Amino acid sequence: MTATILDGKATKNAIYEDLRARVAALAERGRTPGLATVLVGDDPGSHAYVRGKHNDCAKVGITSIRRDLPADTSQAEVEAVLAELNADPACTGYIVQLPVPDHLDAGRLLELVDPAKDADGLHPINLGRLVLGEPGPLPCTPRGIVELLRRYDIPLAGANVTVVGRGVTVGRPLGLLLTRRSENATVTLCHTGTKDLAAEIGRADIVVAAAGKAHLVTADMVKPGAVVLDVGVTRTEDGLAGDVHPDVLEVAGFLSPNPGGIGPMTRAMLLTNVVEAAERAAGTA
Ligand SMILES: Nc1nc(=O)c2c([nH]1)NC[C@@H]1CN(c3ccc(C(=O)N[C@@H](CCC(=O)O)C(=O)O)cc3)C=[N+]21
Repeated sequence: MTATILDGKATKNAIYEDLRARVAALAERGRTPGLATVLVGDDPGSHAYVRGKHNDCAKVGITSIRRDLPADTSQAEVEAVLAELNADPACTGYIVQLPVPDHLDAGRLLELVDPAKDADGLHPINLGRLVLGEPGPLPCTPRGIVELLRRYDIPLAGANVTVVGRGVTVGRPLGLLLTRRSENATVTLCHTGTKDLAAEIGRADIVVAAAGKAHLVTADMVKPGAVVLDVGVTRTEDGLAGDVHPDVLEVAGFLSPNPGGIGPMTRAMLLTNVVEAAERAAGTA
């Protein structure tokens, strides 16, 4: 048996068809959305991701604004750029690309983003809204995971979902999203302190691997027919490696690969957050 591939790239393109029309409607009213990225330093991976986001903006008609800053930019200088973006009406949403260099206080930067322009859904106020079940922008990767499953008609209600990784951008908010009444999944959140990872993965209907550890999830751990989402990625000597071992393809019922899975969905949800915020601001949502 070979798993059915959950194609994040094709799904992203389908989402962009819909967004293109919504952006055109906003543009007609003089409300073209604008996404800005703040990128500090010269990490090649981060540059590639940011490039992808701007290419996507061009595809759907969103104005893109780039603020690329040298690696030695001071905390005060980055904060000044955020203040500018908060005040700029052409920028309706923006992100601070993570990770930032060590001398910067990432938490402080995320707090300075205007919550109404928080395209990543990572401002403490918006994370608080998620905890409280109030409307607001949702973190892009968790939202992309839920959206990909929905579009493939994979049911979440009552499903046992094992999430591996408790990071602030994926694991933790994903647990919150999946346990809302509207999703109604039962979530086990695993991390480095988990006693028996293989057992937690083995009883899951859906496994989300987001630990950033190459080939952490192996075929022997996965229940035959389970849905497996490979979210983590690591640079190794042999190139990029996902958190899921390639052999899992033979055991799983559905597999979201890396690349080609949740990465493109993350970008699609970033643009969706920007369009939704612009619609809210224009009073059309
Ligand atoms: N503030 C912030 N927000 C983020 O959303 C954010 C971040 N920082 N820092 C880094 C991670 C990583 N991330 C990815 C997005 C898309 C792909 C993606 O589209 N990957 C393609 C392959 C690469 C490509 O085609 O360029 C794929 O998986 O098929 C990957 C990784 C967002 N992140």
